[in-house]
Amino acid sequence: DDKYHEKRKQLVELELRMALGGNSTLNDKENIVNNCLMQHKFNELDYGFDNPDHYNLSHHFFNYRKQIQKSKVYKIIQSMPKGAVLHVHDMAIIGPDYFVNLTYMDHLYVCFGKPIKFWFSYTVPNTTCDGDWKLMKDVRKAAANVTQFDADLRKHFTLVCDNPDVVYPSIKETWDTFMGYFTSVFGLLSFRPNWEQYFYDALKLFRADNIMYVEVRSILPNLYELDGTVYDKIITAKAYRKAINKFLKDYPDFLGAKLIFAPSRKVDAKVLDSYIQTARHIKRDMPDLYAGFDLVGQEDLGNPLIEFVPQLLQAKDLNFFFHAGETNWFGTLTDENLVDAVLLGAKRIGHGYALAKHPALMREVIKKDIGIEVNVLSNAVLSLVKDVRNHPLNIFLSLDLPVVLSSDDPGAWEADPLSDDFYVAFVGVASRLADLRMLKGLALNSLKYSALKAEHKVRAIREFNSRWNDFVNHFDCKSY
Ligand SMILES: O=c1[nH]cnc2c1ncn2[C@@H]1O[C@H](CO)[C@@H](O)[C@H]1O
Ligand SMILES: [Zn+2]
Repeated sequence: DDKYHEKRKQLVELELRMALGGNSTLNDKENIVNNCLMQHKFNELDYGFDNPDHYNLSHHFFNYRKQIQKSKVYKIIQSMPKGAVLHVHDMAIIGPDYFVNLTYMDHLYVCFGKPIKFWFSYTVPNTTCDGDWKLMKDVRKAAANVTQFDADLRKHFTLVCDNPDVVYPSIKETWDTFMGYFTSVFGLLSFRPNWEQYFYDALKLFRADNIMYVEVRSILPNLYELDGTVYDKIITAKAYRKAINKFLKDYPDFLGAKLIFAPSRKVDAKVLDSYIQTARHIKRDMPDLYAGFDLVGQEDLGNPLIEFVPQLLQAKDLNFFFHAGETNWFGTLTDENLVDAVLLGAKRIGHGYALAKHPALMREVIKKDIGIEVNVLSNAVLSLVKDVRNHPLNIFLSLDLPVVLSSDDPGAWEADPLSDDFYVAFVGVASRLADLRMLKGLALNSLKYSALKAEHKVRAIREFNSRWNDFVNHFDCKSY
């Protein structure tokens, strides 16, 4: 009997040690933070366990999004240094109010098609739209109630709604709406002055969320001017470099940002070839900006990597960060994108949601030390998983896979740059017993698996540790 309990205890402890962060130890100050954190975490979870009908995290994110703000665990996570964001998309970082503001700019035209479109121009745009282009200023002036008009406009810049389970019955509806979102913001953002300002403002948001470094994925749209001038993608990359340099001048405590060129996977071999040329060009001319190459878009509907393998094998110098395994279709070519991502030498994998079904690939991921960029809220909003307790991240964490938490498109679902994802992963996905060591481990992973050059990485980790110590030393449980 005693022996049974001893064995049982050993197994429980063994698994906790095997998990991400489970082998690390906390100093005295960190233990004080941890006691506070875990007390609040237990309160929240045990309330949910006793009242499963009121457990927020089992419902749709849109239904509890605002209530997260009240959580003490959330507040601690928000004020904690979290390292880097390594998986986020160019046009979906800042929330909808930002776009409503942009619609007040001069020379903006609007077309109320499905989806709604915008374009800046001195004269009526010749951009295609199923409807008429009208001057935004005139349309707003004609509106009976401008507040209502702007509230209606705002709905085009977010996926958030009051009844998500009705509006989004399947992945088809979520992705259709999601693609509509990108079409709607495209004209607002690819206007050259706005592109630079948007990323500058996005960096501000990251910094405010206690993030010190960012790797952004971009399709690199061709930017345009009021007179109709259209630039090539190199100019878009340069706009990023300009925005980053300006930001670093204004906020020297920020570590920087890099670019992953991530165009659509729904293209033919010839177009892919032009993308590869562009990537080579950027890598050669802007080596400090360039981090790598990816292919994006709804994975089930795009081309599987296997179709491009001959071309991609010739382009391994580009550094791959492929989206792969963002699917529920086990055993399909989409699912097998994970195989190709591994074989093509990807430095990290975007999502890797389907990875838990592939034991040999998990072994490869460990052996090759490939970072898995997990985006829990994205997977929930984009219809892969309903109840986050079923997200495979819990398996990845238990196995201590090289996980990096990220937020994918936080602006499109009105989430924080990272804190909401961290909170949901920590409380909703990870073990009840996972503690501050896991949070610290996740933050450290985000730097370890970044594309920073070796010496910059060392510096980044040193800087993180110093900020972490500041956070721990100034921590006061009563202030949360
Ligand atoms: O979760 C994702 N998986 C795949 N592609 C995505 C995801 N989020 C955004 N994009 C893609 O990124 C482009 C903008 O940079 C969007 O057009 C969208 O297709
Ligand atoms: Zn993504």
